[in-house]
Parts: sequence; structure tokens; C-alpha cells
Amino acid sequence: MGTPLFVKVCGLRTERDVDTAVEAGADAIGFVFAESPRRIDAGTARRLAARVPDGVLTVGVFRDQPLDSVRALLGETGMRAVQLHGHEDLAYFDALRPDGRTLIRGVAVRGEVPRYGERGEDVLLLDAPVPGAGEAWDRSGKQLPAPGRRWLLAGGLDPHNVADAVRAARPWGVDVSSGIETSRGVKSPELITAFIAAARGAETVS
Ligand SMILES: O=C(O)c1ccccc1N[C@@H]1O[C@H](COP(=O)(O)O)[C@@H](O)[C@H]1O
Repeated sequence: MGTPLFVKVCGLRTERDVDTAVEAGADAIGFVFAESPRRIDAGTARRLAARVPDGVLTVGVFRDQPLDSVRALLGETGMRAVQLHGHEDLAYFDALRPDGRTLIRGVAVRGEVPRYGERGEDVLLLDAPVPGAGEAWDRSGKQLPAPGRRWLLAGGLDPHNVADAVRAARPWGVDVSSGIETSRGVKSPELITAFIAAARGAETVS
């Protein structure tokens, strides 16, 4: 058996959805602070994050926001990881590194796939050109990160396609938002559970 697939579910906004994700075995739960229909305020994030057990990563998602406000929100909400999904440069990543949080670099893949580690990130997240839009990106002919690299596949995944996507791309993990929603920003407990089960199911196929 290989390394277990890392499963992140993103854009959760209610206690019910957080509890469902934890019970279903999510490895990470994303809370969006970037401009988005899924955006939540600091108080809500702090309350939701307090329900997440230690073994599950809480991830604050940001996009091209001032470093000071990102730092303040991370501290206030107790997030254990930060996902930077915009044009944040190496200096921006370097400034956050001493805080000791897991650094996730979200990249909208348009042309070539960026190499793992260019910002010193712990995890590289490869996403569609419009983050959180539920669109897949064209992976054909693309040089994906080497096996063993910590990278997440995202963009248009759902309970029906995640297993095939994992078998084809062989990522270290997966991330989903739209594919576990009934309408934009509204998560479905059934879809959260189905997604995590389907992703885990893909691990058993060699
Ligand atoms: O979800 C959002 O609204 C969002 C906003 C800003 C940056 C990232 C965002 N989400 C990320 O988008 C992918 C999943 O997208 P989808 O499954 O195709 O809807 C994932 O990395 C989220 O963290």
C-alpha cells in the first residue's frame, strides 16, 4: 500500500458541514477569507475551527491580500495552515514561514505546470484558472509533479470523477469545493461524505 491520499474539503461555513467532514475522515478543512461566496468572518472561522480535532488541518484560504491582515486573521482564528491562492511571491511566503504553519501554494494552471517548491511551500496545489469555479483544467500532456512530491489536485472534482482523476494524475492529495455543493456556497453533507469515500476508494486500486 502506498501513502494514504490526503483529502481536503474547502469553503465550509457551518457547524454541520465541519462535523460531517471530520466524521467522514477529511485530512484538512479549508475556510475561505478571500473574496468569494464562501467567505466567512473571523468569528465564524474561530468558532468552526474550534470543533476540528488536532489531527485535522484547518486551512485559511487567501488571495492577494495584505500580509498584515492575513497574519492577523490566522492568529485570531487559530488556523494551522495557510493557502495562498494568488500572486504571492517568495518574500511573502518567507514572511509567513517563521509562524510555523503549513504553507500551501495554490496555483491556477494556465500553461506550464509550476515546479514544486519554487516558493518554499510545503504543499503545492494545482487548480483551474478560476479557483472555486468547479471547472477542471486540461492535464493532458502536462508535466505533473514527480511522485512523492506533496501536491494537491483541485478544480472541478466531485464524488463521481475524483477516483478516476486520482488514478490518472497520481496526486499526493485532492481538494474540492464546488463538487460538494448543492448551490454556490451551500455544502451538502451527503456530497462531503461521498467525496471523501470516493477519494479514499481510489487508494485501494494500484
Ligand atoms: O472556493 C473559493 O471560492 C476560492 C476563492 C479563492 C481562492 C480559492 C478558492 N477555492 C479553491 O478552489 C479549489 C477548488 O475549486 P472547485 O472544487 O473547482 O470549486 C480549491 O483549491 C479551493 O481551495
